[in-house]
Amino acid sequence: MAAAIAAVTPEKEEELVRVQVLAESKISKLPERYIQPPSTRPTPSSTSRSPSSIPVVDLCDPQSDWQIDQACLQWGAFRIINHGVSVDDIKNIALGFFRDTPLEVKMRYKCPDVGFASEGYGSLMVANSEVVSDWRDYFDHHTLPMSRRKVENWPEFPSNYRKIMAEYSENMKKLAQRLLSIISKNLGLKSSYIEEVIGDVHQNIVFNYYPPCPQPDLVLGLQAHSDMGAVSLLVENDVCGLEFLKDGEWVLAHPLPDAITVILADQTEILSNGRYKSAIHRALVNAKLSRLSIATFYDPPKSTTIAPAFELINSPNSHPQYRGVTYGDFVSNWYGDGPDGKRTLDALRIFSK
Ligand SMILES: O=C(O)CCC(=O)C(=O)O
Ligand SMILES: [Fe+2]
Repeated sequence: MAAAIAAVTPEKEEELVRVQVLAESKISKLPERYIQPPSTRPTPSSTSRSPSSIPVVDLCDPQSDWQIDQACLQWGAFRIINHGVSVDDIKNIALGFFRDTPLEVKMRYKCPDVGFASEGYGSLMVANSEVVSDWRDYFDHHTLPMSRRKVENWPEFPSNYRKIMAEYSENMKKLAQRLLSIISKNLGLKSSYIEEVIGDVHQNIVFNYYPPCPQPDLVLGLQAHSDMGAVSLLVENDVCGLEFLKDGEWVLAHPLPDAITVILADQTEILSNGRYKSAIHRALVNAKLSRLSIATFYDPPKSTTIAPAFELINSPNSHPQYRGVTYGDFVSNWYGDGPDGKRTLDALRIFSK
């Protein structure tokens, strides 16, 4: 590993460097490309806030559907407990990949530094040199539909890595569908509405690894964004870092062991005709501890067109608030210049006169 670190200094090769390698090289001053402008740096209030108020919903509670509606209205995000999915194995293989696997083995799974959402081990969310880089490495797995799944692109150690991924993919698909059915009903739609519109789900499972950073106040682990698809389900280790933008303020969501964070994404905002808003969130990093999160995205195929549900715009008082969009176009636009708030979604808004 040390040899790789020594080879990292020239400008061109720095493009390819993984953040973990930089962190382990014990640099005291960060390369310019990671430094956020003052307006987007972590704010002191966000790091000193007392325990989060992001709603926690117990899925065994008879009131849980109503609580989910309230959370979707007020936050666009919530945590669920008693969800029935075991998250220990997936956290272990994710940590094992970043922490215990030699760099040269990790680099066998390296994804291209250009293009977007390609499968494998990478660092850049947006391959646009104007966008400040995140202090994050990731491993993106293309898990569904089965036609996209190429298990040979996934690590083979430990020997049950691929089996754990496959089981987790199935469990998270079912959990997302259960939540989307509650969300559909809460919107006054038939319970299968969102699942049917999305169709053949494109599921990606991304391990996010945020190594310790010598100047955590200057960087973001993941820049502010809303997720693009229908819904995202997030699992974390016990290191703080996830923040949500609520009423103009960043609110830190303290990790809750075994809970899963549900984040409404942009296509649900469009389908709901803006009744529910996708949640803007970001990740902070830590001076001493590594943070891990595992994001499971429930997205439509690129060819699917998403528009406000007809039932929600079919009355004299309810006009469509968004133009319809082909998901593939939405994704290309999003990756072009980076998230920049909700730039891509905002471009679809219809302003009534
Ligand atoms: O690491 C986190 O807490 C956030 C991850 C996230 O937002 C994402 O992967 O889209
Ligand atoms: Fe996200």
